[in-house]
Amino acid sequence: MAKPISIEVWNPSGKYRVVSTKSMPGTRWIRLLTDQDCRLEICTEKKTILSVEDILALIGNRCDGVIGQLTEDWGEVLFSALKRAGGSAFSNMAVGYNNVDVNAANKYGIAVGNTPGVLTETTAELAASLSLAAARRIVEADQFMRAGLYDGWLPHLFVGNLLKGQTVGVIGAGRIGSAYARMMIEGFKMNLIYYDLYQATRLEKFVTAYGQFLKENGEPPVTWKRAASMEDVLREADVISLHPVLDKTTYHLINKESLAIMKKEAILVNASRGPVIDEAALVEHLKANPMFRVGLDVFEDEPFMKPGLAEQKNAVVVPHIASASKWTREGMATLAALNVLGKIKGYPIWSDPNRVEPFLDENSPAPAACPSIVNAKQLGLPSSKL
Ligand SMILES: NC(=O)c1ccc[n+]([C@@H]2O[C@H](COP(=O)([O-])OP(=O)(O)OC[C@H]3O[C@@H](n4cnc5c(N)ncnc54)[C@H](O)[C@@H]3O)[C@@H](O)[C@H]2O)c1
Ligand SMILES: O=C(O)[C@H](O)CO
Repeated sequence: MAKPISIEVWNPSGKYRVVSTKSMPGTRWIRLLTDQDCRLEICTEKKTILSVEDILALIGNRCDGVIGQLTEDWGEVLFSALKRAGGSAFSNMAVGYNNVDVNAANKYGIAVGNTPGVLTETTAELAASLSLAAARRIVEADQFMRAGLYDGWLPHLFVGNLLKGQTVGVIGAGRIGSAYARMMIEGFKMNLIYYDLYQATRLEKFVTAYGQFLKENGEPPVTWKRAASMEDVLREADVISLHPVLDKTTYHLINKESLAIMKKEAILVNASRGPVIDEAALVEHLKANPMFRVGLDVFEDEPFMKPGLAEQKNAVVVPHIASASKWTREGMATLAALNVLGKIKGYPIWSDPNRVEPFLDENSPAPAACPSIVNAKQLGLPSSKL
């Protein structure tokens, strides 16, 4: 028998039972569920990562839908249990859903939601912060200062890299990769080289127009190039930021061989998923190339770092906080709750998952639609006319 698990209950007499495996920021998501006849149970267990057994206990014998987290393993066991409990909806509170076996969800007719649109700029801003922190050695310099080692200005003290006029490389120029590219181009007048399976037409148009603007104002124009291969980006760029989805094609995309073709003084940033980089190979590369610097938000074996990484001064490391702005996290909670609620209520699927403002507007009721269901087509769910 599953062990008991601690929960907090909202609207105990609600008709639909919805479980959230974590407390989430804000209260609007709670109101949206309880106002629409949901009994909401929020797991209050102290441990950060819940096991499959913990979540089985939360699902219990009757459950209409679950809001879950990217740290959880949503596969055959959980989707079959949710189906047996009468459920039809699951939503990750995240845009990435590499922790979800969508085929298993399809098998049991469970809708899988995610939360694009609300975290694009926030995540890109953190990638830009890591780029700057690595380029200008902010963390090393901060530690030096706090250790009381500063005894006066010196010409060689913490010399780093100038970004202006250098080349920024983006691998995976989707929503976040494109937003990051724009920040680096507009903010620091960098040239762009990118690699993606698809053409980033809007990004290309933006760089062309901005380059034209600079030229008309007597400044050197910025330029863009779509690379034929990822290797071209690695060879040419001074700062490279990784923004692809994690799947079989991107696992260990950056490995010993690809690191070896990057410039010795390049900066590598990862705010996508840890396994996109072979982290053990990266540690060796950082040791051998002290001028090569990285900014990492994600790690191969989260919450752990590979041995040796923490000791490298040329690495800036933060704990998977790229989407952690108040507005974004509250928005993610709202979108995840509305995905589950919408499916339970039989609402259609919002036609453009990137147009999320109508769901986030506090002053008007949320549209009667599921904001983003990744397997809508496979389940034959209808599209909203709104
Ligand atoms: N660190 C964080 O907190 C955080 C926050 C948000 C998103 N993410 C991660 O970022 C990822 C990207 O999010 P997004 O909203 O920009 O998604 P997106 O789907 O808009 O963009 C992903 C891009 O990767 C490209 N791609 C896929 N396979 C590729 C390959 N083999 N080589 C090159 N490009 C490839 C796609 O064509 C697409 O353009 C998410 O899947 C998630 O894993 C992390
Ligand atoms: O995929 C995501 O959304 C992130 O990793 C958390 O914001």
